[in-house]
Amino acid sequence: MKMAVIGAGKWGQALYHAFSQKNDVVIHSRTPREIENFVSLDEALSREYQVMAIPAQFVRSWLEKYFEDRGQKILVAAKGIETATGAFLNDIYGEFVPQQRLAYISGPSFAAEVVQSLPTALMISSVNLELARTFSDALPNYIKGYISDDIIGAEVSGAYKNVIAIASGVCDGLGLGNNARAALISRGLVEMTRFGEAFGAHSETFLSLGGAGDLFLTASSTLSRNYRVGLGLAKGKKMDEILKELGEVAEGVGTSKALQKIAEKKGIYLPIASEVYAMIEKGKDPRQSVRDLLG
Ligand SMILES: NC(=O)C1=CN([C@@H]2O[C@H](COP(=O)(O)OP(=O)(O)OC[C@H]3O[C@@H](n4cnc5c(N)ncnc54)[C@H](OP(=O)(O)O)[C@@H]3O)[C@@H](O)[C@H]2O)C=CC1
Ligand SMILES: O=C(CO)COP(=O)(O)O
Repeated sequence: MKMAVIGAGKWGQALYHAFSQKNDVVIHSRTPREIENFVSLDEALSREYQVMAIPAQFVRSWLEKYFEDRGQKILVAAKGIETATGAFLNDIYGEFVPQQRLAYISGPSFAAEVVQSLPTALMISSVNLELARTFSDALPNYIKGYISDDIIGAEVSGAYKNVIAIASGVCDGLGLGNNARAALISRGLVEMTRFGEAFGAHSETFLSLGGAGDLFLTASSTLSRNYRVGLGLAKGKKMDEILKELGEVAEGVGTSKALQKIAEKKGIYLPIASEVYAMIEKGKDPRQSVRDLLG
């Protein structure tokens, strides 16, 4: 297949590496990079299949400024909920392209391991299962693809797990132990399922690769940027210092703000997400958050 990856951050470059195993792939990003097959925006948009690895909080502005609908089929690779509006990525991309031409990739996948061609399993979700299968078949032999039609469940789980990962980093940063982390992750899974069901997601999706799989991975490893945000919060660091040190996107920060807005508006009980929001936005003492969660 003729493909283009747009967004040459860690994940875009990892997906470029992966899809290049079996396909003719080019890559584009706002900032030019010394990457083989780095092309102009026009060349990238001319490709029939696009992989969009632009971070969630920048998707709308990028589409409004640069996107031209030339009938492309699009695989959305970001994980997050838009802070300003509470919109999911399928809402935003759906304003520009019919859902029949949109698919969403999710699941346990650190870019650092995908670029090493280490074994990985991912979910590709779409209302158009034939399109999901097309993208799955384009994956390299070291990535096993699973298909789903639950785009809401896939999106919610991919976004929400980043917020639970922040909480898990706080837990480990405070040295609360393995029992505490296991309890937090388990209750986090319940919480994200509750949230997803409020939007019509299928509960079983949260036990899939994109749900429990990605949650377990991200909430248990310093490879996760979101987990490292939690470590920083536990050490009493301020958010601007944490993000400067990180130097990369941590989608859970913006998503936690979006979740707080949605929870207040729809009256959904999100105890862990609301404590993450309080630590990030209000500088709440992580130890007090733990006490409140145990209360
Ligand atoms: N890293 C990982 O392991 C994984 C990440 N993801 C998801 O992929 C998405 C991208 O993350 P990742 O690549 O890791 O992030 P990075 O921080 O590595 O890169 C983000 C990239 O976004 C681009 N960018 C920044 N600001 C803007 C903007 N205003 N408009 C358009 N592009 C912008 C930058 O490229 P430029 O300056 O060229 O525009 C930058 O390189 C996130 O949603 C993340 O959750 C999913 C699975 C794994
Ligand atoms: O989504 C990811 C792994 O599946 C990457 O997680 P982080 O964004 O926390 O690094």
